[in-house]
Amino acid sequence: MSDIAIKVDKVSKVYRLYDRQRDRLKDALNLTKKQCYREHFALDKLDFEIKKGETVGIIGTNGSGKSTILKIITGVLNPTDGEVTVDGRISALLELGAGFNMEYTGIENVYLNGTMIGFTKEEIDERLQDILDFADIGDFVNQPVKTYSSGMFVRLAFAVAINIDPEILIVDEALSVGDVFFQSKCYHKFEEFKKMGKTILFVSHDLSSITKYCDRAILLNKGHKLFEGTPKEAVDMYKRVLVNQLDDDDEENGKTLWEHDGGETLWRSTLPINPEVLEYGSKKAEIVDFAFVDNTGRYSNVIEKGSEMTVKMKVLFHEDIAEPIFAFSFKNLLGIELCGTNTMFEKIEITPKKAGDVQIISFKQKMDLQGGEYLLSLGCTGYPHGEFTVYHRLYDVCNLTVVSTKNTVGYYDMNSEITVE
Ligand SMILES: Nc1ncnc2c1ncn2[C@@H]1O[C@H](COP(=O)(O)OP(=O)(O)OP(=O)(O)O)[C@@H](O)[C@H]1O
Repeated sequence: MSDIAIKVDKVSKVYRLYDRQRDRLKDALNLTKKQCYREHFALDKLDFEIKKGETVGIIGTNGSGKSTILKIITGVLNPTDGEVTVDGRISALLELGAGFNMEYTGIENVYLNGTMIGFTKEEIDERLQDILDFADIGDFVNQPVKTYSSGMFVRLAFAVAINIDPEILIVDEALSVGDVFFQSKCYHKFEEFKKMGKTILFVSHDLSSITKYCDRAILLNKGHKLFEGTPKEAVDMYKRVLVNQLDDDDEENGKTLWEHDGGETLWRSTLPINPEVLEYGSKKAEIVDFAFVDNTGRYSNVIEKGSEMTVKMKVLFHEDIAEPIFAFSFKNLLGIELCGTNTMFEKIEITPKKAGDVQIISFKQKMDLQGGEYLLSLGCTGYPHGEFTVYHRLYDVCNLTVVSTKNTVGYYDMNSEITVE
């Protein structure tokens, strides 16, 4: 028996894109000899192999083809070209709702899913308690699943997927819907699975989980495999893809927020700008540019935990300001302000500014926040005539991803030195 669980051999998936609905109809009915569509390669001659017992992550930007390849592997979609060979019983957690009947109760859906995979009623009976215990959604199991919240849904779907003895587990992003406790329970299950020598293939935008749980990672970009190797290298490469992509998309990406682009390449073009940024202040001084710089000097909003990083901002003064204060802070996604500082707290002397001056401020520090997503806020303020004044503030202007390969408790890592005597 071979040691390959999944073999993807030159797989392409081509969609036909029609400008007009009637072209689609004509094409479907074979009424036209002219090509009335454009071909869109969701996947283009994709090749990879997953060995039995490996945990492999697939990463890539939106639309890079991650879901498409998982659907082809699980048989939900057919490839246009190429071949997929699977050796082992697959259990898949794809889009929420796939494989569930909304009118059935939770328990009925457990039986529906189990039989679809080939289990007898008795075999499902044996596993039912484990499934219900893992899902832990109480009496809701007797309600139709259409009444479930997305969190409950993913609990039940995951409980079914892992308790039916799969040899290969395929998970597409679904876990991000569950609460953190359930996520951690699922990741524990992943570890158990790994120990049992089962194969796991999962797609996630959570780069920390990829580095923590995967033996290998595959980076997709526009339907191609851009990289395959250690998770750390793949995440590193992904950071570069994000930067380049955002350069391409710059026109749509935030340029309209400020007027002072001046035709030069902006640092912030390396960042995904929050379209709902809260911006206010008199703008007598204006934050015209900003970025994160990682420990290699690269502009990136993906930073490794424990590494040195810099928050950099450029301020243009429209009026004379005697004592400006520059500030930054990070919030978590719940809106809790976690840390930050300003040039006044740090007792940094700033010389008086004249209209037309430009000041660049860099805050350099070690990134010890836990792995996860954070939001950056920036500010330029002051106390002219003793009164607190906001010149320019940008709240939650962009996100920062902290990638971590080590778990600790809470918001940040104290980097405890441990002695055992
Ligand atoms: N039914 C469809 N018709 C036309 N194009 C499609 C269809 N389904 C997917 N695509 C295209 O195929 C490409 C790959 O899509 P896919 O959903 O696999 O990306 P993804 O990497 O999973 O993205 P995301 O991270 O947003 O889920 C995209 O360009 C998408 O627009």
